[in-house]
Amino acid sequence: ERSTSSFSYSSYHTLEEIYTWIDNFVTEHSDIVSKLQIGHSFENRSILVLKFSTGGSRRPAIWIDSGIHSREWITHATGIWIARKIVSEYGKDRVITDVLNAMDIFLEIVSNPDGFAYTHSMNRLWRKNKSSRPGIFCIGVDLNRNWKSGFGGNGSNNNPCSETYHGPSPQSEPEVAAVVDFIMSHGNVKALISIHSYSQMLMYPYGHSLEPVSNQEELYHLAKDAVQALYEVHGIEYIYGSISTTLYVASGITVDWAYDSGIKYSFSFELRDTGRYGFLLPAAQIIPTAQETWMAIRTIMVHTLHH
Ligand SMILES: O=C(NO)N[C@H](Cc1ccccc1)C(=O)O
Ligand SMILES: [Zn+2]
Repeated sequence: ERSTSSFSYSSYHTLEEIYTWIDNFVTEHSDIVSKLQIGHSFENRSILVLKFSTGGSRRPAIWIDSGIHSREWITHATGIWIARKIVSEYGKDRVITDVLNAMDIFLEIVSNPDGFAYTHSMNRLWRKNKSSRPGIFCIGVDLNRNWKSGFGGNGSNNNPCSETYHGPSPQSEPEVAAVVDFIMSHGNVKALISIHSYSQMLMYPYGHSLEPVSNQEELYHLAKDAVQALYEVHGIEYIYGSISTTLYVASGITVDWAYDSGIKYSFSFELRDTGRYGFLLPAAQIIPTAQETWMAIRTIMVHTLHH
């Protein structure tokens, strides 16, 4: 009796339940999945990454993270569902089998564990991490503003009480530093997908400036194809484009750092919905959201494999 078979993929879970699921999932799929600890959060929780690999050493890789903003619970739930989908599709779906026979996939489901625990205990709508510093009486840094590329620019705030506080310096936050260190030491990450909610958008760099990235045409058409694949599942419509032109200017964000670090296929998702429920998306929408998001991610993966 697989203990993950008692896990409800159509429910939201606590940090402890997710970390227990991770251990059981790795045990049950040890032929293809392993658990890495890439660091510790400010409050000293483990930062965990699932590695999906069918062999080789330091193969080209795809990085996926969810939960960098702790209130966006649909993103952790989607990450968990995607983990199970990857292992169930390997050997069945030609695309995923080809991807995993040539590349590794890294999946960081809870990228902000302190904030996530806090959304369960004290404040459901908490966004930032939980770092504190002497003499500063507001808590937390926006982990989507703490990256080096464009750090401190427009669309980030140097007020510690702001929801988009960028922190004292780039990668000042352990949750960001751990990912930077991991990806830089790996040195062969070809695509990065950072999952947020909500607004139903698929975006690519830059956020910190209006200038188009060098492969803008390619990213535009890939986003178009990914959004079409998503739409065909449940008829959900996404908009797509560069962050600064589609949404607003935002500086120090994950995908800008990834792109400037050489990861030419960097995307940020904003999952369901468009505001009716927002961050409080009903659990009944977890699986439909994950199913459609998977088809978009699969499109990005296969493009990365072939380019
Ligand atoms: O917070 C969210 N969504 O949860 N997104 C907005 C916009 C965004 C999304 C993706 C990348 C950069 C910027 C943010 O201010 O961070
Ligand atoms: Zn977010």
